[in-house]
Amino acid sequence: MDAEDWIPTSWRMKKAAQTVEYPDQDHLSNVLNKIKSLPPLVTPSEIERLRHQLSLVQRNEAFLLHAGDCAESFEACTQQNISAKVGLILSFSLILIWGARLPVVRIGRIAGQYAKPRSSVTEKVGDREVMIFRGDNVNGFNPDERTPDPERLLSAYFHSTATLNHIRGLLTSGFGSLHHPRDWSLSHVRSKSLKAEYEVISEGLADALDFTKTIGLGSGREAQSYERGGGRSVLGEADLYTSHEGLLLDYEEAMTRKYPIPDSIVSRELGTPAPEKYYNTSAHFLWVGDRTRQLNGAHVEYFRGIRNPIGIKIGPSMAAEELVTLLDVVNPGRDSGRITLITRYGAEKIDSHLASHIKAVQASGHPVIWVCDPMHGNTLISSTGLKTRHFGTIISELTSCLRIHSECGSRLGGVSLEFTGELNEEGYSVTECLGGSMELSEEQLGLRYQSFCDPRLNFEQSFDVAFLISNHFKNQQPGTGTRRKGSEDVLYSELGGKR
Ligand SMILES: O=C[C@H](O)[C@H](O)COP(=O)(O)O
Ligand SMILES: C=C(OP(=O)(O)O)C(=O)O
Ligand SMILES: [Mn+2]
Repeated sequence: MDAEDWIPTSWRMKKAAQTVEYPDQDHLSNVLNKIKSLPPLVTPSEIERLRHQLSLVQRNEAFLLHAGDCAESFEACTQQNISAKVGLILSFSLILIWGARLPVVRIGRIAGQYAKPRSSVTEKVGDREVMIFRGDNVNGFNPDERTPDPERLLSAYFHSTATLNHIRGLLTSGFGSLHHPRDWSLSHVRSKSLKAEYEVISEGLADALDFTKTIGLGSGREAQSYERGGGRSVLGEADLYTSHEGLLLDYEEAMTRKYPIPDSIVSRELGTPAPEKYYNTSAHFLWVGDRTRQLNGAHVEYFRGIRNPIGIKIGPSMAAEELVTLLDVVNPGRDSGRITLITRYGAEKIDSHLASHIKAVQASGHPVIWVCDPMHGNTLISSTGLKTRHFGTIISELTSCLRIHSECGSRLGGVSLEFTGELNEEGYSVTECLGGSMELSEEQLGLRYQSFCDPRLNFEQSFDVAFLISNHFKNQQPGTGTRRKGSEDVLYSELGGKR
């Protein structure tokens, strides 16, 4: 339930962290008025469908994959990039579905993931001190374009629209069909063994689909392709939801609209109006960052009022009691599927924090989905000065996370990753994170480092992670024989020396 005493502008009475100072306030108001008049990007029905699917994740009936760029850029909004990103999300989820035998709810960090919270306000470029890059919807990556420009908010709206339109097009035109899993990414995977492992899944899937057809199951409308009149779900044949960090509250407010709750959610007597709720129509799912989740701050105030399912990033600075108070504020009605806690402590720190967070939430009775973000607590600067993350450290946090959940009688409901299917002009993957089965070294980082903010896993490294998680869940299934190793090191040991 959203709060009765809440309106989309309530946050303006509170202090916002990570604020952007625009030199021309009238210009900002004009742009925001324009955005308010533009159509929504997503609909209440889609948002409610995601809430429902997340309630399944919360009840252990599905797994959540939240993944995509750290920061999307306007320049990377091309057919090739978007297709590669969607392809990677689909194939990653297929690997999980195959191993875990659980439906996967897919939420992309896509179609609006432009704003970045930063650790510093300024940076040194040569001998100049300039404002730090805050994301394409605030200022330019080029050091000469660092003054915040409100027009970028409008540009972000249109780039989000173009991205989403292409995703919707892809997914209603067979690209998202389980009948074509080879179309999603295989050509870009250069590792023979990863390719072979993926082939096993896609062939197994083709067989399974064939078999169900042969025995007369699934011959109804749901088994038909979209072109032959088959059904479609959110955005097309496969559900794929959009998300971004709800950082720029001016923009989020402008995209917040009041709508009746769709009829299928509330039953009402004929002639009585449906209750209305505030939906953020810029994305299906929004999250509040680790740097902006202050209990009494503007972001929490904004987030408590929207009907969308929300994520909350949690790092080592979160106190267990504060977490429970925060949950009371953003989910007083204790709705299932509303809150996803995305933990990101770092491989070294997870042992000191996660268990106490889980226990406090368990004691409070709040329904939450626990998701592991093994990226944001594990960033380091390489010897060549590039921001990077080590594949082994990422897996180490993920492994500890699985172990701690199991020790606490809890369950990891999903993962949140920064990855990309983006390729350079010759078709090679980016080189931003170290290690993985391709054993990317420090010297190779500079080859194709394309990220505007944090380092992302590339195609091959993402497949490595997908297979590790998938195998982990496969080994946990009843009837798959004894678990090969203690759950604490199942993932890590699979890496065999490839740290
Ligand atoms: O994506 C997350 C943050 O924006 C990012 O990690 C901050 O990076 P910084 O420490 O370089 O500002
Ligand atoms: C800013 C991010 O994360 P965090 O708030 O956890 O640092 C992010 O997910 O890109
Ligand atoms: Mn990031």
